Amino acid sequence: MKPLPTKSPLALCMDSLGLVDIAEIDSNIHIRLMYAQADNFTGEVLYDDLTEAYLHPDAAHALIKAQQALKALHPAYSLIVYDAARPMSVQKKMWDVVKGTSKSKYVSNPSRGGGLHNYGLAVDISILDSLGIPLPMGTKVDHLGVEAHITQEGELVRSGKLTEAERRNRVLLRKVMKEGGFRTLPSEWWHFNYCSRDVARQRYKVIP
Ligand SMILES: C[C@@H](N)C(=O)N[C@H](C)C(=O)O
Ligand SMILES: [Zn+2]
Repeated sequence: MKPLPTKSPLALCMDSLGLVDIAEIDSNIHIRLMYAQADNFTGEVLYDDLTEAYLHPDAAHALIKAQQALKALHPAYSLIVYDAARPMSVQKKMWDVVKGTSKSKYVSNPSRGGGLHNYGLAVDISILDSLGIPLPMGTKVDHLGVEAHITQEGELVRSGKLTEAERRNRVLLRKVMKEGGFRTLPSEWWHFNYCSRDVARQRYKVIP
C-alpha cells in the first residue's frame, strides 16, 4: 500500500484551524504559491513549508463557484491561485519589507489587524488558457504599482500601458470572481476578498 504523503507543520496548522486545501475540493483549480519561491516582491521565500493553498470553507466554496462560472464561459480555461490563506507571521515579514516606503499602501499592516488573507478569506488569482499559460493581464501578479490598479484601466489603455485584450482579460477575471461572490481590490487586479474587513474581524479568526 502507498504511504499517505506527510503534511508540513504549517499545512497541519491550517487543517487544525478548519481551513480547506483548495486542491482537495477542486483539483482543476491550479495552485502555484508565489511566496514559496524567492522571486516575489520581498526577494525571500516566505512559505518554506507550504505548497498547498488553503481558504476558509466559505471562501473556498465561493472560489469553486467562480471556477464553474469561468468553465461555463470558456471550458478550456482554468483559475490559477498564487496565494490564499496567509499566516499573520508571514504578513509581518511582508510589512517589514515595505514599511516606510511608497509601497506600504499595497500591504496590509499587521498592527492594524492585517488583511483578508490573514483570515483565509482572500485569494490572489489569475486565469490559465487551454495550454496552461496565464492570460496576459498587463502586469505580473504582485506588481506593486499603478499599472495594476483596476480603477484606471481606461486611462492605462489610452496611454498604451495596457492593451484592450489585457483589459478584457481582467474584466473576465472580475466577472467570474464576482459571480462566485468575491469583491475586488482597487489597487490589485489579481486580489479578491470574500467579505469586508469589518465582517472578517467580527465573524472569523486570524491565522497566527
Ligand atoms: C502584497 C499583496 N500581495 C497583498 O496581499 N496585499 C494585500 C492588500 C494584503 O497585504 O492584505
Ligand atoms: Zn492578495
